[in-house]
Amino acid sequence: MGSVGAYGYPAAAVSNKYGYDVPEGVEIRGRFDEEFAKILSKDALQFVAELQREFRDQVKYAMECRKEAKRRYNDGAVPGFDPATRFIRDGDWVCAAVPPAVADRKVEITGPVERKMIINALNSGAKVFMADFEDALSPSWENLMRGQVNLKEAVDGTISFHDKARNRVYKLNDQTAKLFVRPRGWHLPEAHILIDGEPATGCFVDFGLYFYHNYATFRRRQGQGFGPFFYLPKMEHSREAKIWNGVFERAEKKAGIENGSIRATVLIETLPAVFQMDEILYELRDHSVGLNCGRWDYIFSYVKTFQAHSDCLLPDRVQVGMTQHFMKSYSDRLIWTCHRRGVHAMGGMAAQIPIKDDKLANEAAMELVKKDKLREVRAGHDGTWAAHPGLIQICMDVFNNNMNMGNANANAKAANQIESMKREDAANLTEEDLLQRPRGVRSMEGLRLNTRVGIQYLAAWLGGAGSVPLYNLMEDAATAEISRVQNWQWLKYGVELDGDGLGVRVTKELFGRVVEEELDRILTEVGKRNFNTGFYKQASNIFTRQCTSPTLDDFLTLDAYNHIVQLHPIHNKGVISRI
Ligand SMILES: CC(=O)SCCNC(=O)CCNC(=O)[C@H](O)C(C)(C)COP(=O)(O)OP(=O)(O)OC[C@H]1O[C@@H](n2cnc3c(N)ncnc32)[C@H](O)[C@@H]1OP(=O)(O)O
Ligand SMILES: O=CC(=O)O
Ligand SMILES: [Mg+2]
Repeated sequence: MGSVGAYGYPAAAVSNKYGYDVPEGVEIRGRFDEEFAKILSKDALQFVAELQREFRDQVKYAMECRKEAKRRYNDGAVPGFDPATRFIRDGDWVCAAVPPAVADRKVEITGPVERKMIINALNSGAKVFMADFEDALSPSWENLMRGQVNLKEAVDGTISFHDKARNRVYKLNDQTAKLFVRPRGWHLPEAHILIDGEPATGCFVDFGLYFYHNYATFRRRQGQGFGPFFYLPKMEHSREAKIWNGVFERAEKKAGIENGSIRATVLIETLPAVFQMDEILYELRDHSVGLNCGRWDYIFSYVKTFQAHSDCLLPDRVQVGMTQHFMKSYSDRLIWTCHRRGVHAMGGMAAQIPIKDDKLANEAAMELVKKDKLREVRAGHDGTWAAHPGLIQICMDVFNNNMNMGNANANAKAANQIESMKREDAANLTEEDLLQRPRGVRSMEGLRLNTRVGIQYLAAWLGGAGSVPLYNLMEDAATAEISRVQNWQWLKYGVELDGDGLGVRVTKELFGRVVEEELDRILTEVGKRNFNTGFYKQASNIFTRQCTSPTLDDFLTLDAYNHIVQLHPIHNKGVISRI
């Protein structure tokens, strides 16, 4: 990472040669690049600054409310339905009609905003591509800005990539997936852009720059008059959805396009949010295209929410699947809620990816994907996520062949199941159903796998890769969070590893040994050269500190972000450096 300057620390002694042309009150502290400067135009930055100024107090308040809720949960409270918003849950309202361009979302591919992957994803045959600034992206200045450049070319239809080593040129097909963009969550700052002396809110940068440069072309080329389309991550309460709704209205006004043009799918991926699904849709009712089961962050959030509840300890990560009662209840209630309100109920990500060098293992992995997707389509989901182009056809076949089956009145060729799979039975799911502790056992191998995966993921993230294949599974920020918080929880409560008959308790000493042994194993697996040039030691230090910390860090990536920030002296035109 060279001249890493931690966020808030003195900047590296490298200057921006030309400088960004910035509006009043905006400072850019990221490296200057002529391509980035086209994205960081004065007008686009002005728009981001307007969003920041108009909504920053609401964001700060929402983050304070998260802290307050955490205090209550840590004092023994549990999340539940809010009596004050019963009228919304009981009310007979629906969201705005689904835009025709995205009526059919049977399979959505996801991936970071990396050039080759964007082209591959758009060409993959999936109905939608969710381009990710979030779980799948390490939010370095380079990744974020290159991501914006890539997305602009993708929307313009001009994006290409030349793989010189393979002498292969990548271009877009005539028919491509519809683009959704997922900005970062509310909690992540953008340290390279200061607005009125404060780091910008990361998602205002992601949303603002993308919207500003692409809304007109997107609506013409992709959205059939609607759009752009977004995925919104990691919200905990409808007040956070209300802020997004305000942001969308502000953007529509600025662009002079009709209210309701922008559409977004909210990921229900925190435990508190499952009790707010109606309220979230209600706040976004003019801008909604549904909800999605963000299963991995949801599991992470279960541990985080119950961090002070010694009776809510998780079994091994591999045992917390969608058939656990609390996960099934969450997915069923999400389907009922979305279909009642006239929008898509999207499924989630199976973590399996194709296994290239082992036919039998690959077949077994693909069977697991099929089974997961079959469960989703039968439950009533309107579409699902795939992590890899090699999974699109498998998922598509399952959805095409099973959607609306067993419903004599439904059209088997329909684009979705919004009208045909109402799932009224899920209306009766209770708070107890949604909170029920997952069943299973804990094992030494579970502790080891968490550690091995957590360290390797973090090493990749520090090196710039936000999603990686590890042990034949897709790992990203959400799955790595589970490894981290599960280790933290087991250490805090000194749990007994009851799954392997050894009766060992998890202590700091045991964990210290496991870290050392797993680092040795990683060294053997990746080789000395990769180990020495990678960020494994740094990752191990961060991961170990977080797992053994007396209080649980809210996010793995908040601390780790300090290590990827690279500040440069400010040479913005018209702005005097304050560093
Ligand atoms: C919990 C959540 O939030 S889920 C959503 C966030 N997570 C993600 O989006 C993860 C998306 N998936 C990925 O990033 C990747 O599939 C990985 C990192 C897991 C594996 O990637 P690789 O190691 O490159 O896989 P592999 O070598 O099999 O790739 C084969 C080809 O498919 C492409 N590919 C793999 N995954 C994707 C993808 N998601 N989108 C587009 N192209 C992809 C590769 O670029 C490669 O292309 P090429 O043959 O033209 O060179
Ligand atoms: O973002 C998706 C998840 O599962 O987390
Ligand atoms: Mg997530």
